[in-house]
Amino acid sequence: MTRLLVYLLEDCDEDQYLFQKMMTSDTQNLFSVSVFSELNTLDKAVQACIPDIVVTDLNLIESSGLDTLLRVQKLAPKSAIVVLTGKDDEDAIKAIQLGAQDYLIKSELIPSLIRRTLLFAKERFQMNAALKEHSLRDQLTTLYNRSAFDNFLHNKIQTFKRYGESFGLVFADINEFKSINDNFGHMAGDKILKLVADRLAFFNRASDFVARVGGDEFVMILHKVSTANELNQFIESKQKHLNNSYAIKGAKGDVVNIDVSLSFGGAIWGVDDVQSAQELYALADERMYVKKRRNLD
Ligand SMILES: Nc1nc2c(ncn2[C@@H]2O[C@H](COP(=O)(O)OP(=O)(O)OP(=O)(O)O)[C@@H](O)[C@H]2O)c(=O)[nH]1
Repeated sequence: MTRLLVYLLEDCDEDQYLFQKMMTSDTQNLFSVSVFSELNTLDKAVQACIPDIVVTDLNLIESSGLDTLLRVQKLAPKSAIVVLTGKDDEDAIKAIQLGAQDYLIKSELIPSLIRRTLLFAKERFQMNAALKEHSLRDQLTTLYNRSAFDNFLHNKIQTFKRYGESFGLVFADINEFKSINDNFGHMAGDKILKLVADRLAFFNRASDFVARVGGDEFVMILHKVSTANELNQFIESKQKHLNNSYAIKGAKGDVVNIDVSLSFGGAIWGVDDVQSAQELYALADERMYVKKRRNLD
């Protein structure tokens, strides 16, 4: 079993020594520990190699109490966090409420307790991360869901406010999807939704974001798009790859070919005259509907 990487953030020499002594006497040799006295050296180490667990004292010279925890969480979002505290006080409980996986009391440290606490903290962190990821996914297609999209869009708008990075939002809706369900059955409809989702995700840059936001409705957020021309080129290439005949297995094991087409509409944050996420979404949706009416007329 590979050893778990543990970073200890502690600026008191005695406490550093005590913790390391406990860890090295751990007979199972489960952990590899590196010690840091300051947040910025911890930050550099995390960027170089993400630890499984960060054990942090809350009261450092440069930061105190729960503020330390929030800063550690920000710089090590992919690591379990265990708080090292002087006493079993309110801060330790609040740390758990704020998302730390567990806490250790300095005066009660013994190797077996540390071992158990760190191993459980890692398991708990991984389970929570899996649950969180699951809650952001659409179960049928495994694309992101509406709630993940709302968060992502919110963050993109915040990034624009800080760095001025415009981005595109593209709305896509399958044409007359109801008739696919009606003619070929709901299961066939599900298969088409999955195939469309796969193609939408496959023909994207890895950095772009794709979500299913309704029955047959999808959205994509495209990084660093700033002109209508770029947006249109993207939509044209999507149309080319998606508007097609899809072969699926029918109820009797036969192959059924189903013609599928989608209508697309897009808008650009930072270029189009919109002031909120809702307005951007509504504009892309409206443009998609204009195209849909034209396609279906
Ligand atoms: N198979 C399947 N059908 C779904 C799912 N979710 C929603 N639907 C169906 O998708 C259909 C969407 O119908 P409409 O909103 O009328 O859209 P449409 O038929 O594509 O019509 P236009 O948008 O005008 O082209 C409805 O019949 C829903 O029952 C799903 O998860 N699986």
